[in-house]
Amino acid sequence: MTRDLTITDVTLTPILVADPPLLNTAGIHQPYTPRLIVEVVTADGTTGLGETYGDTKYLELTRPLAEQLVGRQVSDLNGLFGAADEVVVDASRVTGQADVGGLRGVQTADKLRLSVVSAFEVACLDALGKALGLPVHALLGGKVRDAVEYSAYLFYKRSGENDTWGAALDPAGIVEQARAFTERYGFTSFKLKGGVFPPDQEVAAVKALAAAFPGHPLRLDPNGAWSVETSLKVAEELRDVLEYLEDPATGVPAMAEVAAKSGVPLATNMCVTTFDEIKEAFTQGAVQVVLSDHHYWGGLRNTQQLASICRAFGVGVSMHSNTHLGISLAAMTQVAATVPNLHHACDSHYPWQSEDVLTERLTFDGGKVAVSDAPGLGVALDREKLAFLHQRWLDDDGTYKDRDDAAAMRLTDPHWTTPAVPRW
Ligand SMILES: O=C([O-])C(=O)C[C@H](O)[C@@H](O)C(=O)[O-]
Ligand SMILES: [Mg+2]
Repeated sequence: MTRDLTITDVTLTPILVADPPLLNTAGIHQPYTPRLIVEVVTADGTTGLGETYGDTKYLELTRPLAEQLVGRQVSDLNGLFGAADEVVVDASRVTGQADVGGLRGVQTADKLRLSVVSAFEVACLDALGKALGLPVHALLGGKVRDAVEYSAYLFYKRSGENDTWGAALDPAGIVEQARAFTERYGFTSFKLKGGVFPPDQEVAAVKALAAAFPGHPLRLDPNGAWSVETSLKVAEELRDVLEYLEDPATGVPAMAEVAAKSGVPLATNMCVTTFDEIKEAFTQGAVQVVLSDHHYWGGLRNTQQLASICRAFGVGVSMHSNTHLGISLAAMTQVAATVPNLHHACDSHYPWQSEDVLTERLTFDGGKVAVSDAPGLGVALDREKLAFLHQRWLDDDGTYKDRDDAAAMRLTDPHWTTPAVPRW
């Protein structure tokens, strides 16, 4: 029987998801962060799920794109990207704008479009997989591993309401947090979000982790907050314990200088976040590992393309993560399963998210997420949970609809502004 996979409906549901008070160089996470859940429905009644950033500038691009999808085949992914190219981005959304204090790298109209289209691509792949009885990884060429490894994403943090983690503001607190991550999820590699305290305090925290977990892969990521000189000092202090240093300094020339002088591998989710940025960064030797974020790279197939380019240049590849729910974790896991040259544990914020829109949360076993062989992404939407989180979004007066870590910080530190870089 031939199935009718024409898209007949696209539903967009913005939500606000609880997030603990995690610190980064820009400020602190809001108590609620915006996400967007996309559902694509086909004529034969199959529904596909996708998820992406939910801030206003993304939401305003989703409606025109959704309208263009109705009547297309769910398998027409190339057509989907063509349609996304036509979506007009208001210049004020990109001119002189930094995304979340610059944490996500350059802000361009294309990147905004790709962050939106990625959710539609994932939803179409989910629907197509369900219709064909195939997992998404099969649509992407097949899995090369049965489980995908993730790292514990450690943060300096304050204590929050309904938060079982407690504060972590010094080396002992970070080690305690790392122990909780290993006990709860079995992670064996650790990334510390830095750029929060003066570098010597963060060096001490990484050394404390190295002493507590000898031989385990460690990373430190100050989101470009350091000068070249500071980066070189930190690299020298930590060279024997780091798997890589992530975005120590801002911009390709600074990263290239740190890489050349330190010899410590550098990873990035800031200076290479678009295909256009690859050539300069790779030819200058600025990065040794690119952390793909399938949202802003434009989906799962673009992530595979990025991985192929990295392989051609002898550059490693892994995955970046922002606050996200289970749909995105399932999508990350499906694509990561297909990338032969993925040799570093991927980042995921998921353990920090106490809420989800799925009937069953995804689980980490030994720090890994099993690659689902169920049709599509292998996840199911819990409509009550979705409605609850959407109602929170509707009830919000605008305070949390756009993630702003500096504004969240000002609630307790009224004079806070996003620090200029280099901060140290
Ligand atoms: O690896 C990274 O740079 C990030 O995950 C950026 C994020 O925005 C992270 O710093 C955060 O959520 O605080
Ligand atoms: Mg990073």
